[in-house]
Amino acid sequence: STIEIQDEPTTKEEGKVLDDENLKHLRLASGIPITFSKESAVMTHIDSFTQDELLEIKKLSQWKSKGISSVTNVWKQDRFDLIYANVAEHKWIFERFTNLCKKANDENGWGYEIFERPFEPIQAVTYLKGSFYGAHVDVVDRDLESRGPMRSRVCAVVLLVNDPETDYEGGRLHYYVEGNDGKETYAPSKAGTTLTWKADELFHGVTELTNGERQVAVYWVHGRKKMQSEL
Ligand SMILES: O=C(O)CCC(=O)C(=O)O
Ligand SMILES: [Fe+2]
Repeated sequence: STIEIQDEPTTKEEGKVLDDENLKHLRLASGIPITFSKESAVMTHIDSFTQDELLEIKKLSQWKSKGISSVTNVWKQDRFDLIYANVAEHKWIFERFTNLCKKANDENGWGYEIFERPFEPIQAVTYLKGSFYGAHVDVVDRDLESRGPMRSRVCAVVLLVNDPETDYEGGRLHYYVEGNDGKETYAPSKAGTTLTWKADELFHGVTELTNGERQVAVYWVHGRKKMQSEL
């Protein structure tokens, strides 16, 4: 099924209160019911970047003032996306992210052929107070159709850049795996943690940010599902 993204900006009011009722509504709004993945569909890498590296990433990104687009729809509100295009300058970050995906792919038997070269920029994203991201899967049919069967997003990468302990409240990344009584699982909330997951499978979201600003780097590694005969 295809997720219909509503590009028209909605008013702030529409997604403001993220209580249980509202959350249910948001899930339904995606048009597809939440499904639960195997736990191996996601891998957490704690302390994947040193403090110095995180500072470097923060410095490069100039997160705050340069938000070039506010992407607003029924699942996400007031995320200011800042897109990096300079692959050469930030090569080490791309490489690190790709390696984390390779590790997750190998250790969890995802069975993808991982492409090393970047196909997308890294997104430096700042969530402001009131922002959230309703449950979704990163790959939709439309992406698959436009890119063809030989390549698609296979591994999603999210790095927590600033410190959840001191810089913001709420804004918890969570996902849906089997064996948690049908509830969401919360990712560790620590700067320097990177999460990698199967981009075409794992439902995940971000709870409402109730205070401060949340900075993450988001990236997708592309690849190809191996044929049955190649496994
Ligand atoms: O902000 C996050 O932690 C997750 C972002 C995300 O899921 C996405 O950009 O698709
Ligand atoms: Fe996502």
